[in-house]
Amino acid sequence: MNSALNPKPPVVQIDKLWSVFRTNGVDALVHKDLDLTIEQGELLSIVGGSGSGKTVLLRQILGLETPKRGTVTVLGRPASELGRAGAASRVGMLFQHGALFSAFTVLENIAFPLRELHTLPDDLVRDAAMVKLQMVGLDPAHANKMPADLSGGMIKRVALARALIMDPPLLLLDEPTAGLDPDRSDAFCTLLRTLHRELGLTVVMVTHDLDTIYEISTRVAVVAEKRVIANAPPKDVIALDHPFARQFFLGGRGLRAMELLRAQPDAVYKDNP
Ligand SMILES: Nc1ncnc2c1ncn2[C@@H]1O[C@H](COP(=O)(O)OP(=O)(O)OP(=O)(O)O)[C@@H](O)[C@H]1O
Repeated sequence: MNSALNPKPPVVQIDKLWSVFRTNGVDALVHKDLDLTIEQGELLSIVGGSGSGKTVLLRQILGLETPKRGTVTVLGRPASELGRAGAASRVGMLFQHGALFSAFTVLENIAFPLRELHTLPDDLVRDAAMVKLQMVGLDPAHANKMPADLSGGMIKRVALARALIMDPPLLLLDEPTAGLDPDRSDAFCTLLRTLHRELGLTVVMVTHDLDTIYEISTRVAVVAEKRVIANAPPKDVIALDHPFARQFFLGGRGLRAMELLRAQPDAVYKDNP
């Protein structure tokens, strides 16, 4: 590739990926020849049916799974190298069931990845964690609370602050708004959109939440038939002639979400951009 013509290489480049799990001597093929390119600054939503391999795809990007075939390149290096110390400075991850450490305070939870590196004195680690606490919209008064004293929305925000503690350029989120009521879900989306814009982050999230998709995604990748069958702006993906896309985007829930979003002046999704 000519770097003079393309000064910003993709943040994630997946080529011909095969993901296979062997259970009781039987191989289950989850991805077959899956290609996906994620450019810098995108806010990409990954959608697909249950069991289609969305979480496995995030785990491949994180280097937590080993491709059977194909390559996964993240920030110019094989994803398998991310497992090494300092990975949190390259990719932040908010797991779907990523609980906080119940015996640690909010601030200790946020500081954990940085403290583990043993490279900074305690007071600097603490200051960095306080900055992130406020960055995710939480009052400093919450710093010494225990996770059991927090609401669901606050727990997500603390987990997000922990994922961002080392200023990674790439943030992965698995179902970030699952389990939140509509108001908290909206507030979390607004926060994500602000962080994406102000920190210049590349964000990749798995979600089933159509409001979130229309409100903040710059692109939507559809996983079906063991590969990415579309990777395009929301307005193009909803027109996809595929059974999953028709059911997901044009079913009752999908049409309601679209109507609501049409009424919002600052939504990313528009019929006529
Ligand atoms: N460690 C594993 N061992 C065996 N099979 C696995 C493993 N991890 C995932 N799978 C299988 O891979 C398939 C894809 O799983 P994945 O969790 O990525 O689906 P998903 O698209 O995220 O689904 P959902 O929307 O329901 O969360 C499933 O059939 C799952 O059972």
